[in-house]
Amino acid sequence: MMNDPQFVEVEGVHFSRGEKEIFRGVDLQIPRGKITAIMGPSGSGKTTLLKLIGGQLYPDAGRVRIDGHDVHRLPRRELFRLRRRMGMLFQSGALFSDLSVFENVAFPLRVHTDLPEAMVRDVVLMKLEAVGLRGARNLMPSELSGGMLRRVALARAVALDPELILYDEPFVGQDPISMGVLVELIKKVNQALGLTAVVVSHDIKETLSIADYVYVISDGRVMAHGTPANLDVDRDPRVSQFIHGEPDGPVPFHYPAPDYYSDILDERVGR
Ligand SMILES: Nc1ncnc2c1ncn2[C@@H]1O[C@H](COP(=O)(O)OP(=O)(O)OP(=O)(O)O)[C@@H](O)[C@H]1O
Repeated sequence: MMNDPQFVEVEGVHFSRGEKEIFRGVDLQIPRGKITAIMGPSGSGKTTLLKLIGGQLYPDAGRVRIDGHDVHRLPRRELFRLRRRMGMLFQSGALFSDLSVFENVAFPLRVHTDLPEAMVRDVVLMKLEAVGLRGARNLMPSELSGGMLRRVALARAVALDPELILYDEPFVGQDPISMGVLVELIKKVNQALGLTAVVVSHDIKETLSIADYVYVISDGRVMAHGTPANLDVDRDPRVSQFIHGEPDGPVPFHYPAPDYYSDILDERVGR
């Protein structure tokens, strides 16, 4: 297992929410030590896929293996143990507003380890140094910019030295400068820690600049995959529409909706 070049394997995953079929057979492989991007139109299920990988959601069919373990067949204890090997940086993963920067990063160490205080301090300072915020350790989250908050969250996500890190929209809402800082940081942290990373993002240019490999999902399946260079020259119009950010093309912009005209009429008659 240790020698398997794939750290995460998703095989034939099907997943629905009520009537809505989100995945109808997704297969993908996340190689060890690399940055893999998962891209796709809004609502295509990228966040859902991360939750399936993290074991927060269960597939209707198919399986997800992490380092050889079938995530959804693990007993609870084993799943928790596996989760400790994963860091997650979710869009909603805000810092604790009543804890200082230092205590936010220390939090997972205090919950999951029995490290003595001196060691907690060393680890926290090391992680904060890695994101360039050692000097900000006594500040409260309300005193930080959006980009700094994201960097503290990154330090916290790697506090327990995960082997796998899942990033959900790490660049969202950032100005171009802090976006650039985050891009560099994700790359640097990945190289320094030898992490396996999965990045879900809408920010095509930034994501392609750090990804070793890219999967584009659409319509419940993998629509294309390859290195950023391969995808850049892909002639499939759906792929090129997506990669080059063209608003009009084969992939619809609208979420499926009833006909606009009848929708408006319905509203008038009070439905
Ligand atoms: N808790 C939920 N209950 C019901 N449906 C949900 C829930 N979360 C997401 N969905 C639906 O599942 C589909 C996939 O959502 P998901 O958030 O995974 O997409 P996404 O590709 O990450 O989208 P975006 O890029 O817009 O964030 C969407 O149609 C969404 O409406």
